[in-house]
Amino acid sequence: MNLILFGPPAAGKGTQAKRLVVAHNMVQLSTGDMLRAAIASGSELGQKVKSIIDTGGLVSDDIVIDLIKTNLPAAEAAGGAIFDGFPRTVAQAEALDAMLAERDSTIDIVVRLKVDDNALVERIEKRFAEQGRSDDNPESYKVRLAAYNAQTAPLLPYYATQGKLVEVDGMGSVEEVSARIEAALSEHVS
Ligand SMILES: Nc1ncnc2c1ncn2[C@@H]1O[C@H](COP(=O)(O)OP(=O)(O)O)[C@@H](O)[C@H]1O
Repeated sequence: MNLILFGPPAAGKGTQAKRLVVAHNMVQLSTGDMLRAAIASGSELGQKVKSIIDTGGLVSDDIVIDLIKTNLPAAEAAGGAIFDGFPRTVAQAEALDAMLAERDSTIDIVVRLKVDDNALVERIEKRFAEQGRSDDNPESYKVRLAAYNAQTAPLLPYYATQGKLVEVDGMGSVEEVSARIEAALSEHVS
């Protein structure tokens, strides 16, 4: 099974991805985590993307597509990929479809986590206070939300047309959301 966790920044994708990893023996492919690891390592890639990420912009499609291409085979070999924070643009979604097709594989389900705007702001403020992630400050978050609305939300009709989009209420506790995702998977993925 290959699954996309879809939703605005701070919707809970990373948290739910980690629970799915445990429950289904899948591998989380988070481009955000990969990029942060590159920054932490001080690599050339990390130096290139740091200021873009800190200010809330999107890294170029080529960079994130490459990261996914490198990590996809191991994820599929292990039982499937959970895409978290990727794809974020239509170009990324098309590249993902092409690279899966080349492997005779496909996306099985796109789970959209729906969270109220007010709750998103509360979550991001809490995470900033607790973790101090450099792109969780209010200015960068505004840019990230704008990027989501302008470039990522158009993927909803892209996956709806393919019949793969399932909406899940992302409000409430981690456990409640997790239970809803599991119910959606049982219903929609054979
Ligand atoms: N698929 C992607 N395309 C472009 N930029 C990305 C992508 N994934 C991550 N990034 C960069 O990394 C930042 C953090 O991403 P992520 O950890 O997924 O944050 P969140 O889930 O809170 O939105 C993004 O704001 C963006 O700068």
